[in-house]
Amino acid sequence: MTDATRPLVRHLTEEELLARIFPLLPMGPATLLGPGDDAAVVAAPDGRFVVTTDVLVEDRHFRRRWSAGDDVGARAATANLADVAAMGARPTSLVVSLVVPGDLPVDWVTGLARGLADVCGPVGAGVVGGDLSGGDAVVVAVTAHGDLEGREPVTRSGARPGDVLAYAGHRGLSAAGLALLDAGLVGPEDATSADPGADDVSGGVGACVAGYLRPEAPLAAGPEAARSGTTAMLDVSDGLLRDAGRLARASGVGVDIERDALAGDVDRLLPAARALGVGREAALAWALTGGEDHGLLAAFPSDVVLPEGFRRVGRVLPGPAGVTVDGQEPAVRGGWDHFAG
Ligand SMILES: Nc1ncnc2c1ncn2[C@@H]1O[C@H](COP(=O)(O)OP(=O)(O)OP(=O)(O)O)[C@@H](O)[C@H]1O
Ligand SMILES: Cc1ncc(C[n+]2csc(CCOP(=O)(O)O)c2C)c(N)n1
Ligand SMILES: [Mg+2]
Ligand SMILES: [Mg+2]
Ligand SMILES: [Mg+2]
Repeated sequence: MTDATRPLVRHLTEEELLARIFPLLPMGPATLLGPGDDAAVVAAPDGRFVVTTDVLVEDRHFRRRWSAGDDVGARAATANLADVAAMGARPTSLVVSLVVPGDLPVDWVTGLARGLADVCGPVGAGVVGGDLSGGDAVVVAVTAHGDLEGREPVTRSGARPGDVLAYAGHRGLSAAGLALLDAGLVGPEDATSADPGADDVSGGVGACVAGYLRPEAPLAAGPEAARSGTTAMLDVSDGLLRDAGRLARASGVGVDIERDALAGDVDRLLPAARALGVGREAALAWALTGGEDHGLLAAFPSDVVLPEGFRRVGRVLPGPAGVTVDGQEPAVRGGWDHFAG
């Protein structure tokens, strides 16, 4: 094969690239659940634990002119702890590898450590080590571990036709906040922790900016869902439709999202839409395809009372695997893919 005909990463989707990597990876005897879910499950002499990793890259996941060190630390922790929660596990410990350019202010790095502590401290997870290197851009790579507390891991593959599909967390706040920052309509100083439901336009916009800079993941809802008998779960990092598609494929089921179930989310995004001069359809697109809110999407048998934090957003149907909105092919496409989109 000549260089001109060698396929490039940008010619593949993330899933296609992973499908080429997975068969080459060794699985040791301690591998109870290998790659493909939100976290792996590894046997330990006295039990088992979950482990997952996610990286944040400057100008791909954050911009330094928007995100302070503490915002990036908090986000890096949240992105990883949401994957632990999505397995139904309680986070126990993280290690954090940092690539930083030499001209980065030291207080940006200490801020990052504070941001990690802001998220990990309250849930009792320790940051127990890491690594440092230099490089041209800031890269924050986190590995997180979690305790299943004796429960079975919740995978993406157990959803059954007839299950109710439920979601815990915000929808579209991060995407709306990114759009506002990108358009230069707001700056990071406009972030507020105000209730995103506030009618006040600035309050609504500020909540979106905060939702982008520091998404709040419903970490306790993961173990709670596991205790309630969820059949499948994942955290939504790349968009509701895209990640629902992953649950659908892993479980071999169809998933139907009910548009009305997202009406409250869309209302919350209207101030941002108005500021950007776009309408309700654009707000609905953020709710359906926006990434990085790190909420939890889970399937529950229909007789289960949804645990605190979860609300119904749809239902699980017999295969073929795929996602519909109110029974129709979604009008909006997308969700995040690092390569082919
Ligand atoms: N380079 C890699 N080598 C081995 N496994 C990988 C690699 N990259 C991803 N995986 C595995 O592929 C699966 C999907 O990864 P992905 O990063 O999409 O999941 P996620 O972390 O839940 O989502 P996101 O990164 O969007 O937050 C996971 O099980 C992950 O461990
Ligand atoms: C500056 C800037 N531009 C774009 C985005 C949007 N974005 C980047 S990665 C991603 C999906 C989750 O990432 P991963 O799959 O790596 O966990 C999304 C929605 C951003 N956050 N910052
Ligand atoms: Mg995940
Ligand atoms: Mg990942
Ligand atoms: Mg992703």
